[in-house]
Amino acid sequence: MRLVGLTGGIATGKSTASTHLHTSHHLPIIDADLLARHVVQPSQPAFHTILHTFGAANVLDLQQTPPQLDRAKLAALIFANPDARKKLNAITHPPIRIEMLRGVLRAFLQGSALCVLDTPLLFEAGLYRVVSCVIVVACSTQTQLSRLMQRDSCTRDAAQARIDSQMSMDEKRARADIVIENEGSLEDTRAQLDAAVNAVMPSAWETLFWRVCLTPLAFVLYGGLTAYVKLREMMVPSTSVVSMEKERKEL
Ligand SMILES: CC(C)(COP(=O)(O)OP(=O)(O)OC[C@H]1O[C@@H](n2cnc3c(N)ncnc32)[C@H](O)[C@@H]1O)[C@@H](O)C(=O)NCCC(=O)NCCS
Ligand SMILES: Nc1ncnc2c1ncn2[C@@H]1O[C@H](COP(=O)(O)OP(=O)(O)OP(=O)(O)O)[C@@H](O)[C@H]1O
Repeated sequence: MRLVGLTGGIATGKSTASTHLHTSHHLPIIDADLLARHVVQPSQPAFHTILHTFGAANVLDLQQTPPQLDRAKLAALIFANPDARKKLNAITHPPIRIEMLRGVLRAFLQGSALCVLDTPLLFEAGLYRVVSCVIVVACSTQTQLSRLMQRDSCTRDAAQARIDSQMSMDEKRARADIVIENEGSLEDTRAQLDAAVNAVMPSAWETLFWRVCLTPLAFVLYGGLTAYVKLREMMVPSTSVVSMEKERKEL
């Protein structure tokens, strides 16, 4: 199986591209943004580390029972403050990587020839090293800014802060193996994606060779990682949720 990294800037069209790759080419997509949401659920260790690091009052949505992370509060905090962003990345990226690896192994064991790692921070987090090809979905800065403001109904300053927190599009373009220009119509973007899939799809022989060589190892690794994740979840003390509730009432 070949692992392809799909990246770009915020709101340049990664999800639009990965939806096409999934629906038209039936490729498994490992979506880092979705995994990032999963690892901060109250049942997960990272949730409690975030509360301890930033303070419950600064990051909780107190309207929900039990309280969940307030993503807007956390976003305001980390996109205005590089140190806070580094801290949040240090908490969330290790469990996200474990979930990504589990996803890749699952795709491999299911016999996929190509698996897509859809991740906005592929370069920033060093994940470009583990993929065999990097596809960058790009558009002009002006288009990126207006798509982001429109999609998230946010101000120009908030949108610009998110864009500035990432590697520049020029650098991402320069480091890409394939650039998808997502400036025009969706049909045009889809045609570029179809050509990219043709270019990176491995032969049936290559897929068979790696399946034969690596299936036992992949089984063991997948089982071990799954057991590790479940154990970590079991070690999240239930008292932690109770004390969070108490904290909520005191706030
Ligand atoms: C800060 C959070 C709570 C904001 O949540 P929100 O629902 O508003 O945004 P969402 O998660 O949908 O992300 C939207 C986009 O923001 C950008 N983004 C998110 N986190 C980061 C970050 N740490 N650094 C730079 N850009 C980021 C990405 O382009 C992403 O596609 C959330 O993004 C988060 O937990 N980020 C830390 C985990 C992370 O690095 N995620 C990125 C994928 S690995
Ligand atoms: N070719 C296009 N023409 C018009 N609108 C587009 C096009 N491509 C994407 N969009 C729109 O731009 C917005 C951002 O696209 P999308 O959500 O796919 O970006 P993203 O890179 O996945 O964003 P994020 O970094 O936040 O995950 C969406 O509202 C989407 O519908």
